[in-house]
Amino acid sequence: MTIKLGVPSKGRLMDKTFEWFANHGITLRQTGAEREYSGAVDGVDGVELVLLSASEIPRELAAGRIHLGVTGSDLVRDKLSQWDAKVVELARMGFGHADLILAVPKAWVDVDTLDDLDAAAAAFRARHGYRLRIATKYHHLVREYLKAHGVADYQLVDSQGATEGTVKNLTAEAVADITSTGETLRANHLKILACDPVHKSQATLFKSRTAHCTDADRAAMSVLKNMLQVGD
Ligand SMILES: Nc1ncnc2c1ncn2[C@@H]1O[C@H](COP(=O)(O)OP(=O)(O)OP(=O)(O)O)[C@@H](O)[C@H]1O
Ligand SMILES: O=P(O)(O)OC[C@H]1O[C@H](OP(=O)(O)OP(=O)(O)O)[C@H](O)[C@@H]1O
Repeated sequence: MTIKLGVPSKGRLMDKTFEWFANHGITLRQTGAEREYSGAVDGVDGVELVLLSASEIPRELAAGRIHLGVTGSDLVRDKLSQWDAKVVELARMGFGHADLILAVPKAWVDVDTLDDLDAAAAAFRARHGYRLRIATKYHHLVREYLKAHGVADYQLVDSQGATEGTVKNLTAEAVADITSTGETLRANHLKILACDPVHKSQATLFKSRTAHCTDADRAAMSVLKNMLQVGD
């Protein structure tokens, strides 16, 4: 057996994850062609690299199919109910920072806070006969947040990408999405509500609580954790 380490297979998180491990003396590398999803680990024995979609890493950790995984803290919290019973946060990695926020059209001059949104949602339902639509892929986190803040008169509509475009396309009135520079929101004439973000995300190294380990795996895990200077 080997320790399986799941890492995002492309994009912004993959490159920075490789850098982060390199800074700890461990080389992660893609083997084969640029888009081939196979990899290798140098610098520590008994660890295997598995390249996966960032959004699938939480599920693979929870199922115990990988022992360690790097992904956004937002994705783990959204995709795993009672996430901390299934995975342990070993290290916040200091990149991939993004805030999950709520945003409404800039033209809604009377809506700046969650209380305003609540009032606008009630008025919207009275006027249109259906609930104000909030487009998001973060269903679980957004529902919990709005419930905790007493906003009820809304419906979530699923958007797996280009979420800020849903308002212009008239498939939603508001959005809950990740932002880092704010450029996509500005370009789509949206403004962030003045309230705490739903979640402040960053790339995080997680350990599965369920993945099976042999004695050799436990030894490899211990060496790896020492090199990464993490404990759990
Ligand atoms: N603009 C951004 N800046 C920084 N981090 C971001 C940004 N957008 C998304 N992220 C973070 O990147 C992580 C992965 O998001 P992304 O949408 O790239 O993954 P994905 O859609 O699962 O990838 P894949 O297409 O492989 O399924 C999330 O944790 C998210 O918080
Ligand atoms: O604040 P900004 O720097 O403008 O970044 C925010 C955008 O980045 C992400 O989208 P991504 O690029 O992953 O594309 P997607 O919409 O297809 O998910 C996110 O969903 C926002 O749309």
